[in-house]
Amino acid sequence: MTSRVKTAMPLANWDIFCAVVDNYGDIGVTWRLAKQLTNEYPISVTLWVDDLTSFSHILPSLDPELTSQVHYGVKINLWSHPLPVSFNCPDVIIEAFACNLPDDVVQIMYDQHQAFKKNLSNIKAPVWLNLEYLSAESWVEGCHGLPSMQNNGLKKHFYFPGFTEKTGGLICEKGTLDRRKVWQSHLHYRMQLFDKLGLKDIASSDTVISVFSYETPALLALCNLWIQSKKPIHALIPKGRSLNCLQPLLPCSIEELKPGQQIKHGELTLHILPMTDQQGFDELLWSCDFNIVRGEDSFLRAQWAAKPFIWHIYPQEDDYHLIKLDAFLNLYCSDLSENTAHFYQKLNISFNTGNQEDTHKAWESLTCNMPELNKNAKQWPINTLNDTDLASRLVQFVKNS
Ligand SMILES: Cc1cn([C@H]2C[C@H](O)[C@@H](COP(=O)(O)OP(=O)(O)O[C@H]3O[C@@H](C)[C@H](O)[C@@H](O)[C@H]3O)O2)c(=O)[nH]c1=O
Repeated sequence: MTSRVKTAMPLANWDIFCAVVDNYGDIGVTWRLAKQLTNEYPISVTLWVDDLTSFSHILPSLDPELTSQVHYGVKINLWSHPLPVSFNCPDVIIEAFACNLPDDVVQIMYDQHQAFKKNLSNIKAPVWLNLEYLSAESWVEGCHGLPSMQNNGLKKHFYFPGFTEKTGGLICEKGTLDRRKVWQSHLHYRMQLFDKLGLKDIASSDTVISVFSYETPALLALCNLWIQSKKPIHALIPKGRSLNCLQPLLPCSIEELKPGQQIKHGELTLHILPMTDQQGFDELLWSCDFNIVRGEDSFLRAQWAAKPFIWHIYPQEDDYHLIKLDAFLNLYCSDLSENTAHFYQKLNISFNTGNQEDTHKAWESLTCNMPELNKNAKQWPINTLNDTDLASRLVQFVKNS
């Protein structure tokens, strides 16, 4: 029998598989993670994506016609059936959001596992992880890291992002909070960005609100309220789903709107935004006084922006998303006064349920609590990250597997 030389696994090659369900969230999260692992660790990442056209909206330099290309040091391969580029078994394989790896990939992993078991090779099967959606619910702690034995003898682990120490953490690149702090301490960065985005007539004392939501009548209620504000308000809205519920305020169809276009009603100016890359989107959130965000990735980035925000959570069957929203709000509001917490929760819940009257009332009630909300928003990222982001916990998890 040949003796097996056990070498320490270098764990240097990681593959991430991402299926774009709809919107930009799945690709948004995996793209951030791929970039961060490449930049901050001696890891070479290949990201397999089944919809390069959607991806190109948040990575404008991507060519959707190419089956393989490199951006920011990450190899990006088209995931079609069969795979158009050969698959080399990596050290770590991540299937994002239970996207189900291709059968031939699983077969290659299985073959490697068998060869190792039979002493024909000293290379183990890759560490196989399923990266789950983010939730602040308490059950996440109990499920994070659990193994799941597959029928073919391979082992897959569930990796749950989360807000507490016993979860997989939150994606946040090293230095993000410092970069944001510098940005926010120099007003000219904000004004330069608005200029670059083609946004005109925004005075430095005006209130600026970014809007990246799904459809909800509550957004129209807020806009109608902002129209009657005592000082100018600018709502910055990319061409997309938020606009579907603002049709009564638009001069033309959504298709005809152009980035840079302004629509003025009373004290409110709606600005149509161009889509930017993720760095540009972060800078936008850092530059606004208030952000309306959605899904998973923009929701986290609004937290790192240290500004108050509304979270329009991705709707799920049987209103399950409202339970997830509630779990997050309970954490986020734990250091707020009872009054501010009450109206902030009401604002988020009524925005998500589309209750116009409650959204209107909650916004008005919060106006004088904004300093407290701002203070909480500044402290929240520091407390929540507690020096351990998702990538560093993930690398540690893999090393211990
Ligand atoms: C507006 C804008 C967004 N973005 C990026 C930021 C994020 O990475 C991404 C948007 O992703 P999210 O905020 O998560 O929202 P989303 O609604 O696009 O994605 C959703 O997709 C569903 C399938 C998932 O189940 C949800 O959990 C959620 O992730 O787009 C840019 O890079 N530039 C832009 O100009």
